[in-house]
Amino acid sequence: MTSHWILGPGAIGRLLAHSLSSLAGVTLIGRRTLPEQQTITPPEGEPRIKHLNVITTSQLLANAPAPPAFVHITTKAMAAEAALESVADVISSTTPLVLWQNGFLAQPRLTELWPGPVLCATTTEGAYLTGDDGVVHAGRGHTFAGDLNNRHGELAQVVVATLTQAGLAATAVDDIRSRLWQKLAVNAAINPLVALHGVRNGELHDAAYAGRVEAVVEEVAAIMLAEGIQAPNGGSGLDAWLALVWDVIEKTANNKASMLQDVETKRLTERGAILGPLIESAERHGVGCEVLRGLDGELAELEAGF
Ligand SMILES: NC(=O)C1=CN([C@@H]2O[C@H](COP(=O)(O)OP(=O)(O)OC[C@H]3O[C@@H](n4cnc5c(N)ncnc54)[C@H](OP(=O)(O)O)[C@@H]3O)[C@@H](O)[C@H]2O)C=CC1
Ligand SMILES: CC(C)(CO)C(=O)C(=O)O
Repeated sequence: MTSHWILGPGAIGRLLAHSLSSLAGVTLIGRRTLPEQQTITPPEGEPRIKHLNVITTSQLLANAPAPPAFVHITTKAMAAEAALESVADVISSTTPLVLWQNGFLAQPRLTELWPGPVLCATTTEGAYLTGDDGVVHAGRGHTFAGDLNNRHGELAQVVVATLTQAGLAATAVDDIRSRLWQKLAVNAAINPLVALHGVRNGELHDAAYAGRVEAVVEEVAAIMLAEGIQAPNGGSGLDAWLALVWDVIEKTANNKASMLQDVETKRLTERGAILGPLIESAERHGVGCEVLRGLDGELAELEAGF
C-alpha cells in the first residue's frame, strides 16, 4: 500500500486523510494530540466515523514509521515551511511533496528549497472543522495539480489518479502557476473585504462594498497582465477578471470565507500569501496597488489585536 503522510490535521488535511485511508496507508501528523476516532460528514450523507492514524510530530520523530511515498502539506500557507522542517530529518530529501495551500507564498519557496519534486494542488473542495474530532466536507469541487517548473508531469498524474480513486475529482495540469494566481485574484477580491466587514460573500453585491470589490479587481487585473497571467475563461482584460470574481461571489454567496473564519477565531489570516505576492509583484512591475496595500494594512492592524 502506498504510504501518504499528511502534515497539518486541519480541514483539508482531515478531508484528505478520510478520503485516502481506504486505498493507501495514511499518517496524519499534527502539533498536538488529536483523537484517532475521526468523523467526516460528507456533502450528501450521514456522518461517518473512521479510525485514522493520527500522531504528533514529536511521536513521529521518536518513532518514525516507514518512509512515505508522498508528503502532503495541508497547513495554512505561512506554516508550511516550518511544518516541513519539523519532519525533514525523518524523510528522504527526494520524497515528493504535495502543497495544498492557497496563495503563492509556500509554493515558490518550497519549490526552491526542497531537493525532491514539489507538486502544487489548487482545490475548490470545501471543508471545515467541527472540533478536534470532526470535519465537514461542505462542498465537492475539483483539484488541479502540477509543478511550477513542469518537470514532474508523470508524478502529478499518479497523484491525481489516487485522488480521483479516493473520490476527490482531480486533473493534472501544466499551467499550475497560472491557476494558483487566478485563485489568488479571486481570494484577494473577496477574502480581505468580507473579513474586515464581517459579511458573507454574497453581501459584496451590496452598494457599500461593490465599488471596493471593483477597485481591488482593477489593481489585480493590471498586476496579472504585468505578471503574464492569462485572463480567465479565454477572456481578456479587466472584464474577464470582474466576470470571474462576480461569478465566484454568486456561487459562494452563503459562504463564510476562510479569512473571515480566521478573523472570527482570532487566528492569523493568509493575507501574506494572498495580498503579499500581489503587492510584491505590483512593486516589481511599477503597477499601482494602493487599494491592496490599504487592505493589507487594515488586516495587519486587526491581527495585531489578536
Ligand atoms: N478549508 C478549505 O475548504 C480550503 C482550504 N484551502 C487551503 O488549504 C490550506 C489549509 O486550510 P485548512 O485546512 O482550512 O486550514 P486549517 O486551519 O483547518 O488547518 C491547518 C492545520 O495545520 C496545522 N498546523 C499548523 N502548523 C503545523 C505544523 N508546524 N505541523 C503540523 N501541523 C501544523 C494546524 O494545527 P493547529 O490546530 O495545531 O494549529 C491545523 O490543524 C490553506 O492554505 C487554505 O487556504 C484551499 C481550499 C479550500
Ligand atoms: C473563494 C472563497 C473566497 C470562497 O469562500 C475562498 O476560497 C475562501 O473562502 O478562501
